Amino acid sequence: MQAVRHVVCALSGGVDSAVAALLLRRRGYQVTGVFMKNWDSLDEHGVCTADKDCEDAYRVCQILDIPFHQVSYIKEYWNDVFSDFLNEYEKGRTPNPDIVCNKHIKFSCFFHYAVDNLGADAIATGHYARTSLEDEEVFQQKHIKRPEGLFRNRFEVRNAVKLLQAADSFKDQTFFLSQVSQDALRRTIFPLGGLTKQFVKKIAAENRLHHVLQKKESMGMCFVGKRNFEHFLLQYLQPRPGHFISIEDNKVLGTHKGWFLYTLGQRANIGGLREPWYVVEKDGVKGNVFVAPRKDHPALYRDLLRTSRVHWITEEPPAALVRDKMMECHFRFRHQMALVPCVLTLNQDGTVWVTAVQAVRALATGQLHIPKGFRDLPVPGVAPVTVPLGRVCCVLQRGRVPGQREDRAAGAVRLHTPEEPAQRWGGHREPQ
Ligand SMILES: Nc1ncnc2c1ncn2[C@@H]1O[C@H](COP(=O)(O)OP(=O)(O)OP(=O)(O)O)[C@@H](O)[C@H]1O
Repeated sequence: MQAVRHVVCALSGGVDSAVAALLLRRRGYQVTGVFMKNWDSLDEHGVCTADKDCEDAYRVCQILDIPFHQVSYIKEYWNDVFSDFLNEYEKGRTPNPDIVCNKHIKFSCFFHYAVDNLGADAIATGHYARTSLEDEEVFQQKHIKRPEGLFRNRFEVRNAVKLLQAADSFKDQTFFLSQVSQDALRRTIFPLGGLTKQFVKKIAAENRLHHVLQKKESMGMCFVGKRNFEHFLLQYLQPRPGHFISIEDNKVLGTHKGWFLYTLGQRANIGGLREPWYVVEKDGVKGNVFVAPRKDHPALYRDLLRTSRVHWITEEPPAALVRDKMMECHFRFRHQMALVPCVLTLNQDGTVWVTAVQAVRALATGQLHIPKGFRDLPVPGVAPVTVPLGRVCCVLQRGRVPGQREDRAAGAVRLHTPEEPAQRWGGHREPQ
C-alpha cells in the first residue's frame, strides 16, 4: 500500500505557498518546492518579474532546507490559457484566466510533472481552500490520535473528494479551483485551508520568511500587470469600432474601439460625456454596446441563466439533483461576491438552469461557480460543499417566464432562444 510521504509544493515566491511548504515540513512530509515560469513579463523597471519570484521561491527552499526545481510552462500557458483568454474576449465573454490556469497548468501540467518526474505522492499549493479528504485526515489525527493518519493512502479513497470553502471566507479561492479534476484534487493538499491570512503572515514572520512577507499580494491578471487593459487587449485583437447606444431612447452616444472590450455592468467612458453610463448589453453582430444611465438600472439584473456543460468536481452531479431534477443551493459568478441562493435544474445534455432567488447584477457570460447549499454541510458549522459549474453559455431573460416553475417541477424545461437585445429591452430600434 502506497502512503503519502513526498509532497511537491508549488512555490510562487509569495508568502502563502512559502508557509504552505513550511507547514507540510512540520507535518512530517518530505517536501520539494517547484517554481513554474508561465509568462515572461517585465516590470516598470524592465526587470523580469518571474525571475525575481523564482529567486524568492529558491530562498524559501534554502530556509526550509528542501530541494528546489524550476519548470517552464510558457508554451502551455500561451496555448491553453492565453489563447483561450483572447478567444473568449473575441466572442464577447468575460473569461477568467486564473480558473483556466489552475485547470491546465497547476492541476494538470504541474501535477503530472510532480507525480511522474519527481515521484510525488501528493501536490500542495498555497490556495485558501479545503478538501473533504483533508478534513477527514485532520479529524483522524485529532480524535483518533493515529499518527499514521498523516500518511493515509489517498489513492484508494473510494468516495469522490469534495472541494470545500476555506475557513477564511474573505480569502477563499474555491472560485478559481472550480475546474480542477477529481484525479488531481484527490492528491492535493491545501495546508492553508483552515487558516486566516493574518495568521499565515504571523507564521512567516516567526520563521525567517521576511523576504516573502514584504511582497505585495498578486492582484488582477498576471500577464497584464500594471498596463492599461484596453491597450493590452488591442495588441492582440483587431479593433472593431462600433456605437455606444442608450437603451433609454436608442440614441447613439459615441463610438468605441471594439464591443469585446466591454463587460456587462462596467462603466463605459464615453468621450465627451461627463455623466457615467453602464454596459447592459453587447451586440456582437453589429458591434454595438448598449448602455444605461444608472449603475442599478433594471436592465442589468437577471435571475435566470443556463450554463454550458457542467464540470462537476465530484465527476457526477449530486445524487439529489439527479433524483429530483432540481436542487436548492447557492452560486457566485465572481470571486469574493456573496453567495446567492438559487435553484438548479438539470438538463439531459449536461447543462443546468440556475434560477436565482433574487435578481443579480451584471451576470457576465464566461464564469460561474456553484457551491452546494449550506444545509448540506459535511461538518456542522463548517463551509459548504463546493459543486462548481462550467461556463455560463447564455443568459436568457431578465424576469421569470410565467409558469416556468411548474414546467420545471414536472421535469419539462422549455428551452428559450436568446432574444435579440433590441426585443429584450423594450424594442429600441436600430440607430439612425
Ligand atoms: N509561478 C508559480 N510557481 C509555482 N507555484 C505557483 C506559481 N504561481 C502560483 N502558484 C501556486 O498557486 C497558489 C495560488 O497562487 P495565487 O497567485 O493565486 O495566490 P497567492 O495568494 O498570491 O499565493 P502566494 O502568496 O503563494 O504567491 C500559490 O500559493 C502557489 O502554490
